[in-house]
Amino acid sequence: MSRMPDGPVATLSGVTRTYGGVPVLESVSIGFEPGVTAVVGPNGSGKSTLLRVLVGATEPTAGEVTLPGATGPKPLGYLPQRVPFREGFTARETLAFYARLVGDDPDAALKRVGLGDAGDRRVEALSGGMRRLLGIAQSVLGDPSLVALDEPASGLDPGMRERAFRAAAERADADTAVVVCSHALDLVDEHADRVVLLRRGEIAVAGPLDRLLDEHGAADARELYRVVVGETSAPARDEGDGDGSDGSGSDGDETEPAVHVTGVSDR
Ligand SMILES: Nc1ncnc2c1ncn2[C@@H]1O[C@H](COP(=O)(O)OP(=O)(O)OP(=O)(O)O)[C@@H](O)[C@H]1O
Repeated sequence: MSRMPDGPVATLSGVTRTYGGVPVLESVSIGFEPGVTAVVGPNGSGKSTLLRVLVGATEPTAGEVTLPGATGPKPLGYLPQRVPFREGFTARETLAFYARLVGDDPDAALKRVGLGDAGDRRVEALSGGMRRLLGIAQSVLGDPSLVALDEPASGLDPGMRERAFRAAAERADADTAVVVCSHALDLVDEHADRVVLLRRGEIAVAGPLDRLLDEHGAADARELYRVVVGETSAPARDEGDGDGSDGSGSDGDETEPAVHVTGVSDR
């Protein structure tokens, strides 16, 4: 857990996103402060869309994204649900390409996520879990102020999922907001400072995890989810399809996000 923040690194103000006229996100206003924020909610509640809008990979239909606290040559880092690495290159070569753009060290980046010994392996020969870790390493190159990770622990074994989440959470400091969408509520308990719970494209509850647990008389994130979403069962421990793959759901729109800065928010 990181120390409490001074102000948001990024904000969404009245963000709506529709597909075919159907709102997937509706009037979402939220500030993402330094520390770890977990975005949770049922399948299809709009978590990935929120992250994509946040990093500029998807344009909002209405509303505004601002990055009042983003600084440096690479303000945003993003791990999409499916990481599109170019085949034929090793893990080190892959990271070196991106690291050179932002003056970072690929070997240090590999070590950060526990892939220090896998640098010479080709990306296509990595397991789904290792790919995901490599994706996390890539997303945090250049020390971005806002790191958005879409299900970093999806489909990973217990050791890997903990490592993936920890590698992500460790990036959070007084100036860095890490936003993680995840079904892994045990890891949310362990690593998140704040939680945003989405329900049908709207924020059902949001705030510091401890406060939300208190307010809803919940013992943990799982119970909070159950109370708020009203489902008889919260998501399983593992957040993915459990087949060791790096997830699915590509819509072919997962390129390097555009930075979309519109000024300092007053939120
Ligand atoms: N590119 C798109 N075109 C059309 N519909 C889309 C697109 N992207 C998302 N949607 C729809 O928006 C809704 C929310 O999707 P999103 O992926 O944001 O949800 P999610 O909460 O991340 O779900 P999950 O937990 O299953 O990953 C879904 O109904 C989805 O079908």
